[in-house]
Amino acid sequence: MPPKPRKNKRQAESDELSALEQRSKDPVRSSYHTPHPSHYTFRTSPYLIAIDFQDAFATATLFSELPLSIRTQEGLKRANFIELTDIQRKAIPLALAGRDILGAAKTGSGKTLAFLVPFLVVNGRQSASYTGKTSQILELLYRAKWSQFDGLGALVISPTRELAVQIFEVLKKIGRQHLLSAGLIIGGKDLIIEQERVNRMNILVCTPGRLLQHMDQTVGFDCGNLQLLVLDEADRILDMGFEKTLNAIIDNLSKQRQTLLFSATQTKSVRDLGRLSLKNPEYVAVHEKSEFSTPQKLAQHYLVCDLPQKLDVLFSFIKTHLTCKAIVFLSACKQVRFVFEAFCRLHPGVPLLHLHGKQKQTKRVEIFAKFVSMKSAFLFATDIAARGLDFPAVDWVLQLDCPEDADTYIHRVGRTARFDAAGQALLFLLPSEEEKMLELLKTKKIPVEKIKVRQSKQQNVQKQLQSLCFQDPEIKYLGQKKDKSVFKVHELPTEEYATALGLPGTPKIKFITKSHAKNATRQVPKEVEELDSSEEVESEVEERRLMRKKNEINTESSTDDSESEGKGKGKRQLKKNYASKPHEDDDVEEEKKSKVVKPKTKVDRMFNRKNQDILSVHYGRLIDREGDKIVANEDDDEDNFITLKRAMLPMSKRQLNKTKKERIKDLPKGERIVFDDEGRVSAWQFSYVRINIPSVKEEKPQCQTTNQDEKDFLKAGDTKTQIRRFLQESSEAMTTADATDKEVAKEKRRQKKAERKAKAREMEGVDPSETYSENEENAATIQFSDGEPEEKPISKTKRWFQNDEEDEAKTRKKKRVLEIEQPQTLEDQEALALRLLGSL
Ligand SMILES: Nc1ncnc2c1ncn2[C@@H]1O[C@H](COP(=O)(O)OP(=O)(O)OP(=O)(O)O)[C@@H](O)[C@H]1O
Repeated sequence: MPPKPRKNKRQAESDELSALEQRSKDPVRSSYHTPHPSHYTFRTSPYLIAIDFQDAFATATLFSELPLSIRTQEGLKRANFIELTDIQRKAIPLALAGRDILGAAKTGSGKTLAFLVPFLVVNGRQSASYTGKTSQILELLYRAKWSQFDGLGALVISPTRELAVQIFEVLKKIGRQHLLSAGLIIGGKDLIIEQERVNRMNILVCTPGRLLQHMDQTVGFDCGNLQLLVLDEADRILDMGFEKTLNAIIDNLSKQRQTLLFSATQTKSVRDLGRLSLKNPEYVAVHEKSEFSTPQKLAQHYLVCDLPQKLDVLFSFIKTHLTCKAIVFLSACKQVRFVFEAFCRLHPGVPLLHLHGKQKQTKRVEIFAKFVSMKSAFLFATDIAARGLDFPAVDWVLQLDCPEDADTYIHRVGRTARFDAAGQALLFLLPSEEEKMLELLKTKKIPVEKIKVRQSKQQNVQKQLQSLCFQDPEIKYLGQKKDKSVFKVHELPTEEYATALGLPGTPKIKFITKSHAKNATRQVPKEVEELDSSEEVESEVEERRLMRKKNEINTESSTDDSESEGKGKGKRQLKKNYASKPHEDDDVEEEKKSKVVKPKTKVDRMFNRKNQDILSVHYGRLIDREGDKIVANEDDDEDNFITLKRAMLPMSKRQLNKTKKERIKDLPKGERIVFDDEGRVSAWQFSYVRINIPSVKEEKPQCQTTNQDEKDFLKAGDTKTQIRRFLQESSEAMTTADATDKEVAKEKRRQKKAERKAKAREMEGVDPSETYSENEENAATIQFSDGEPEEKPISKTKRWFQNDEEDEAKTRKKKRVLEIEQPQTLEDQEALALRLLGSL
């Protein structure tokens, strides 16, 4: 009998699953660690069983000690994941037990595997019947042999595309032994290709926007059967920015699912958890008892420097760390582009890269991969690179712009010192930011040390930047779109900073809008100038996120847990401090005064376009004329720049109902004023002075004169007589002038002819002076008639009905030519003479 490999394989799988089931029923006896007496009893309460599971594997150090299928074990081994990290040890057993989890662990501590491994077990038809409820689900999956026809079993949602790509790569690595289909759906990719395949996927890794798009647009895409939902960087996804999208997604998911939330800065807000319908979630936080909330091997520093010196310090840092791999965080896309473009031209001697949300997806992926593979490079980035991204071997994280809060700080610095590596972080603070930022960091248990910049080592690049801005308008433009700095924006030395960047004037800063000021704390002057860093979510969404941040500061949420309260405390403190600054109130007053209108005319719109900032001052001067006034526009809360609008005179209701074209039609036509050669008015007319687009009543006839007034003018007779007289005089003058002109032209022609003839005679050897007069006279008579050149008949093209004979006859008649033979004799000559006489 030949061996039956398939049957044997199936048998082996079945044996393995029974063994795992056995281990799950009696985790202690079948696991490799010392049992606790309580583990021997199988309890019916899912909660207690879950706790047992966590305890049962509390001392496990290797993945192989967990009840995982061989396929998953192999995948992990191949990817070189052998030992468990703290969060993995705690979270995986709980997840296997079917519990909803809130996982919080330091950056780089291995949270990705903590949610991917149980994920695979569930989807790998692991038959471990850990709990009543879970066993049913798992059993169901197992018995139903979960396949592409069962649809989507598990979903991972990530806030950024780059993070989704990274998670998907890890999933591919450890899940390659499984027969499940997994897909990545993120914005910026071909939707149609995704639509063709998405229905066949068992596991999806996605960004919220794209997932919702498929839920809305892809025929047959159904998530009703979903067993497991994972939110990576959950606090960011639960943030206001994603609220609407996430709510819509949740509505499409099965309520019976298991939900896992992971982040380095976890939310435990009851409101958020209620939204996700979490059931008795287990809070797994591995850094709770630790002294600090950032990795131990991360050395954190900050320096205080004035705004104009920031780029000098950064450039000096780069020049002294040429062999390092570093990420430099800035707060907006345009700042990233400005610093990148400018520093590239300064050739610091190390590769420079930049990553921000305004780049195309392909470009972003390319840069991401490039930076991963590089040994030394500086990456300038917005906060899209702040969360979750696992760039290997980053030595330094620099924050050129202060982060918007302590959580963002934690995520940014978390790009270095990952897993068990060491790393360094440096935060640039302005003198005005130091006190408050340090307070926030302290609240979050983040240890930072102050360092000082050695002035002797500092390079000055201000002059080079100035000349770059001078040479390259693009760089100047990028620099001018600056500035989104945090805290005390009014105290920023913007003039000096502009000079340092080589800009002709201070960059414009948009402040929080009036409505924002009302809703949020108007004391914290975080301007929302650019929402560029909100790459994959629309700017509108990002704005709402910022609004929420501000609201958080203002409103004390009774539902928030201790961590959120900590955040709230810090910000409330901030609010207090800012409240005590009188200048903030002045600004709100100023804002009220400077309410502006939307641009009206084409020119206005042109000058208000983004790139026209440079000209706006000049334009302001241009249109700052009498009759113009600043008009308040209640609707335009968004734009607080002052724009001037041409004043409109009052109009009747009927006038107002008419279109602009119709109103112009109604206006009387003006008449032409004719000036003579000396610039005097030779003919006068009445015309109407148009005052913008006024009502007809306002138009008054005025006499247009230049060198005489109306009375003097009327002395010479009434208007009509004067016109007639003028026309007659003009006509006579014209006739005389015409005759003179003709005479002159005739004379000129005569002279030319004479010259030509004289030249011809000279050539023939005759003295031109002797014969000129008589010959010239003859020639003139022959050549011209009435002094005008003889007109040559225009030869017409032959028409279809004319034949050649007719033509010839006509020509002969016209030419009056006598065709004769050459006379030979005297008689012939006499006959010819007679014929000629007869023809005359
Ligand atoms: N068990 C493990 N053994 C070896 N390396 C691991 C293990 N778990 C994770 N790592 C590695 O540690 C690094 C950080 O892991 P991961 O990206 O999951 O961290 P994280 O906690 O999600 O970080 P962040 O909060 O920044 O998102 C990765 O390079 C990963 O390959």
